[in-house]
Amino acid sequence: MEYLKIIGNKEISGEVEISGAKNAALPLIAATILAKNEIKIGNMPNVVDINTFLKLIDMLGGSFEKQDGIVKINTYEIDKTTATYDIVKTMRASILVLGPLLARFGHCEVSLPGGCAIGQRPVDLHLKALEQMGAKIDIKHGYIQATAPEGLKGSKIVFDKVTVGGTENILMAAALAQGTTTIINAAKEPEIEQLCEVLMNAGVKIEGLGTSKLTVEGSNKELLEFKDFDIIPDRIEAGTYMCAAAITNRKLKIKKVIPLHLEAVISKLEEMNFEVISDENSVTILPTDEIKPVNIITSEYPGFPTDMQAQFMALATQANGTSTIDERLFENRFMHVSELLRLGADIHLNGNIATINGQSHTLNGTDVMATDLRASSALVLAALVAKGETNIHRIYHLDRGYENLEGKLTSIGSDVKRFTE
Ligand SMILES: CC(=O)N[C@H]1[C@@H](OP(=O)(O)OP(=O)(O)OC[C@H]2O[C@@H](n3ccc(=O)[nH]c3=O)[C@H](O)[C@@H]2O)O[C@H](CO)[C@@H](O)[C@@H]1O
Ligand SMILES: C=C(OP(=O)(O)O)C(=O)O
Repeated sequence: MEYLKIIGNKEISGEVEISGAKNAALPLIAATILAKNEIKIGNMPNVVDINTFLKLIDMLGGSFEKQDGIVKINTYEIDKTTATYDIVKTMRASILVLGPLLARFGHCEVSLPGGCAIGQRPVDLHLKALEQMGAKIDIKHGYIQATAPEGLKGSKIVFDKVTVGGTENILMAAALAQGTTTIINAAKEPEIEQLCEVLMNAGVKIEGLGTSKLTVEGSNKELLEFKDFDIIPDRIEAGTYMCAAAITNRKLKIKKVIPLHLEAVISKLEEMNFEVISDENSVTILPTDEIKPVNIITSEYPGFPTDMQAQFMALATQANGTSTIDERLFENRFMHVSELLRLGADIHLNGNIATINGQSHTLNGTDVMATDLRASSALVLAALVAKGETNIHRIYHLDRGYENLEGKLTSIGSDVKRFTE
């Protein structure tokens, strides 16, 4: 297994370029199942989750070619409708094939994703909405068996909770359904907006872009003619590099971003006394004479993203005072706390609220274990300011979502190397 060795306290500076967003790319690859033509997608991040999703497309009978951030996908030949356990267990986002496969073929079988390190993560809202659209769903032998022999019918879906994946699945299903689907309490993440835009460019009529009420006119099973497109920048990768600058208290320019997507993160950095300068497609974070503590509550977009919570916890260890982080989306997204404690942080957990005492707590390098994707990046950030050497094990979590992390960090002056144990 591979691990990262980081020597802390190096002075980082310069510029770093952000890759395409994993969480935008995954549903967009799933959406290609609705296409009748080959689609060229640019700015595709080179991360393990994307390769896994492409493998799933291949297993279903589709094909793809990948070169230098450009992926050409052809799903016209898909002749299988089962997403098997061995692939779904490595990547929960595989559930995103459920809506498009069912809409196109009238049946499919997708392994239940099960829980994961950050929480239980049920898919009940996806299933209930598809049932409302006329699907019959059975759970047998750990698989969701969905059928819609008469095709999916447009319907009014009111999500009990805001769900990103649920909204994406229903948007894709609705695009090929018969009639109009209205999604109330839809997620508003930029990734949803890009999925809507790509579907609209393929001729699907969608109203309510960027709002919590989306109305979709279905094509009644007619496959769509997609246009080529580029994946939007990864706002979570960008936020992570902003935290790298903040935790080391150095100036860093983060390029190829959409600053509007980073507003909640920028606002919290400003509360922590950092100056952030935004222009059209970059943000620059400047050092401060005092890192102030912060109070964070995670929420749906445009609120503060749960996917940035762990990174801000690492940053809060360097603040001059006590910060709090209230995790409202996932019941178990604090696995990084015990590893940050091993580095010398002073953090107390009470239910879903973490209290982080910053100030006098110098972190000291040691061996730590990554437990999930963003927990891993929190450990990387902490290691950048820890005294001495930190070895981060189980970095396969990190590789799911960060393209060339050690290359990018090294290019701005960090000492980060990958080894095999
Ligand atoms: C690939 C991808 O884009 N992943 C993101 C997506 O995950 P994902 O789409 O899985 O997250 P959801 O928005 O669906 O989950 C939000 C909350 O709703 C709950 N829920 C969800 C569906 C359901 O059927 N029933 C239910 O109870 C979840 O357990 C969670 O507590 O949004 C999350 C919340 O911003 C991010 O942390 C993930 O990085
Ligand atoms: C939790 C994440 O991803 P996933 O939903 O694929 O597990 C993430 O990107 O932080």
